[in-house]
Amino acid sequence: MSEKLAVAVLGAAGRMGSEAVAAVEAAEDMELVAALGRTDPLETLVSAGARYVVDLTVPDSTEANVRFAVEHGMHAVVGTTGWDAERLGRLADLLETSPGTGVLIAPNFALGSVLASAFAAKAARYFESVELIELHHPDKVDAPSGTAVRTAQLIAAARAEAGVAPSPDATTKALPGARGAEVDGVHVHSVRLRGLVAHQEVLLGGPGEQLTIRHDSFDRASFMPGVLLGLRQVAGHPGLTVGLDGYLNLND
Ligand SMILES: NC(=O)C1=CN([C@@H]2O[C@H](COP(=O)(O)OP(=O)(O)OC[C@H]3O[C@@H](n4cnc5c(N)ncnc54)[C@H](OP(=O)(O)O)[C@@H]3O)[C@@H](O)[C@H]2O)C=CC1
Ligand SMILES: O=C(O)C1=N[C@H](C(=O)O)C[C@H](O)C1
Repeated sequence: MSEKLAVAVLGAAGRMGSEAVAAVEAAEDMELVAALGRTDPLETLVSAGARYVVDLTVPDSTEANVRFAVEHGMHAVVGTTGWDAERLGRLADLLETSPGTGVLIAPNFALGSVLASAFAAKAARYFESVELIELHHPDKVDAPSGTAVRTAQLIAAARAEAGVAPSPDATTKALPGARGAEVDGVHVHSVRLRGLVAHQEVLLGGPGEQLTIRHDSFDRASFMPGVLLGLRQVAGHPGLTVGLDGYLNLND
């Protein structure tokens, strides 16, 4: 077998990080060389010989973590949320100074979720109305979810390309928040409920009909095949890739 991928996990004690540690340890083609928490110095990545970094931390720390990885020539697979256009722009600029280094920013690693977002974007051009509901565990710090933001962006881009009018909405009187957040003109509603993991529904409405595209992650095991796929492919995709769909051939 060729040399194993030397992988470090950031956020290793977290809900996702601890799963990723176990998944990397179980992968025959990978070696876990470091598992870092919030108080561990990033320099440990260098002394441990990490070549690949998985970031599953918090929106406040992910940009600095990825910057450190890229500046040290390490490929990064990032599941942490909070990567808005400004942050992505800065990262793309940084990657130009490090040709050959790859970064994957994946709002969702679950293959079913990636497919559901792609299906929703495909369907969105054919329906008058579209709204999103994302449902998560109550320990999640951000709303809307990164997946919902990404799905709404894909839907909005598909509708703009097809020249579809904005979803009709006659609301003139509403309590604050009643219509959810708006992402690129798409309404997104966030539910936080004990017992949930990660779930999303895209509701598409036309005269006399509704199409619902729903995905459920019942367990964080659902994210691990995508994390491993990202690690195996990131070096072959230098520069910045947003969305695991960038590594899949969804048009086949
Ligand atoms: N892309 C995907 O498929 C998925 C993405 N996510 C995203 O991943 C992120 C993590 O989620 P989750 O595991 O549920 O969150 P957790 O809060 O369980 O885990 C985050 C971990 O990161 C640690 N941490 C905080 N700052 C740093 C730092 N600077 N360096 C290293 N570790 C740090 C925290 O430590 P401490 O507790 O000590 O502060 C904690 O252990 C979120 O942004 C979430 O939205 C989640 C699921 C799937
Ligand atoms: O915090 C979570 O749990 C999740 N975060 C990601 C997101 O914000 O989309 C991915 C998944 O939804 C789980």
